[in-house]
Amino acid sequence: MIETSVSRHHQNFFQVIQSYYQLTKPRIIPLLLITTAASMWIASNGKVDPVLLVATLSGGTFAAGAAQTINCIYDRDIDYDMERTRHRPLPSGRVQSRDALIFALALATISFTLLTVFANLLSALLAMSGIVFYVGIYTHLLKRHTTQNIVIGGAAGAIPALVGWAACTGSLSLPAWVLFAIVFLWTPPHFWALALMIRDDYAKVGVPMLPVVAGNTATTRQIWLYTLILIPTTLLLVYPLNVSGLFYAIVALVLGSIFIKKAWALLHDSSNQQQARSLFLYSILYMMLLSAGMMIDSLPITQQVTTALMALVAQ
Ligand code: HEM
Ligand SMILES: CC(C)=CCC/C(C)=C/CC/C(C)=C/COP(=O)(O)OP(=O)(O)O
Repeated sequence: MIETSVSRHHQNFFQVIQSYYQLTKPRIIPLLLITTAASMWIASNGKVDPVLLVATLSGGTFAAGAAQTINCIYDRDIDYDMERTRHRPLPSGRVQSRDALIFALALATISFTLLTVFANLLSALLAMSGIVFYVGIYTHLLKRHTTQNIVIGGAAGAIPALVGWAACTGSLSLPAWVLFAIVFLWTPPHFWALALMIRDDYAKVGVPMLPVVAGNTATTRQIWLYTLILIPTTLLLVYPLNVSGLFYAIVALVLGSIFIKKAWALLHDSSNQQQARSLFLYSILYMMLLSAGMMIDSLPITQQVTTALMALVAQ
């Protein structure tokens, strides 16, 4: 606490900027943007308007920053008690809650304006609903009360894919909902793999994360189930939806096989921290590469090459 009062009064300009930046939990945002971008590429058949792209990704960044900042305000009590989070700007006293709230409202306003002006109202409303869902449903209603917190709450993290689709088309068609489902089903393996490693931290503050309440075996079983549903879901874009082609199909199958292999290994050695860590890190790489696969697949050049290749094989 001594550190708290000292640090609040002795921050230079750069440190203040840095504190506000940290409130947005910036390390997670790039992956949210990659899923948004992948959605935009598929929605516009590989030909995304650059202005719309920059505006939508900026709007998404500001919305995610606002959501994370409000989450930081709400969770400042437990963040102070957990090793991993106690150096965040609020629990360490570098930023006050009131200032953080003003910052979050400013970010949300900028996001809403950017998306409404450069994209459309639907994408702006979706981004705002992402903030409301993450804060109201996940952080407030679920996080401290149920082991299913991140399953339902994970829907917030899947909203950026909808924002991207809406920004390009002004509507939400079936492929958009499949993209939503991909991120939604990916979230439990992503988070529970991590939760297996930092179980004790959550136990200490009474957050009922699945490994804390149900144990490692039950958690790895759930991870396995979600992985098994996730991989076929990624292929729905190829069949029956036909919005992605051969290149993406191969990428999704290869990446999916590795995911299944790692989840299987963890299932049979559920207390192995190394295995859990490996799956967690892979989950991030997986989502990056899968999204990159979607984008490359949607490019006109890729479509031409695969069509030519298939014609050759068919001869
Ligand atoms: C309710 C859903 C989710 C929960 C509870 C969750 C939780 C976490 C936690 C606790 C970390 C560790 C961060 C740290 O060390 O401070 C993490 C890391 C990460 N998460 Fe998630 N996550 C969720 C969904 C997502 C989604 C939807 C994405 C993006 C599509 C995402 C992307 C990432 C990335 C990129 C990292 C690594 C950040 C780093 O380099 O430290 N997460 N997640
Ligand atoms: C369109 C839009 C604005 C979407 C917002 C989506 C969003 C911010 C998703 C973030 C998901 C996430 C990383 C949760 C961290 O959980 P936690 O708060 O339990 O993590 P912690 O234990 O590190 O605090």
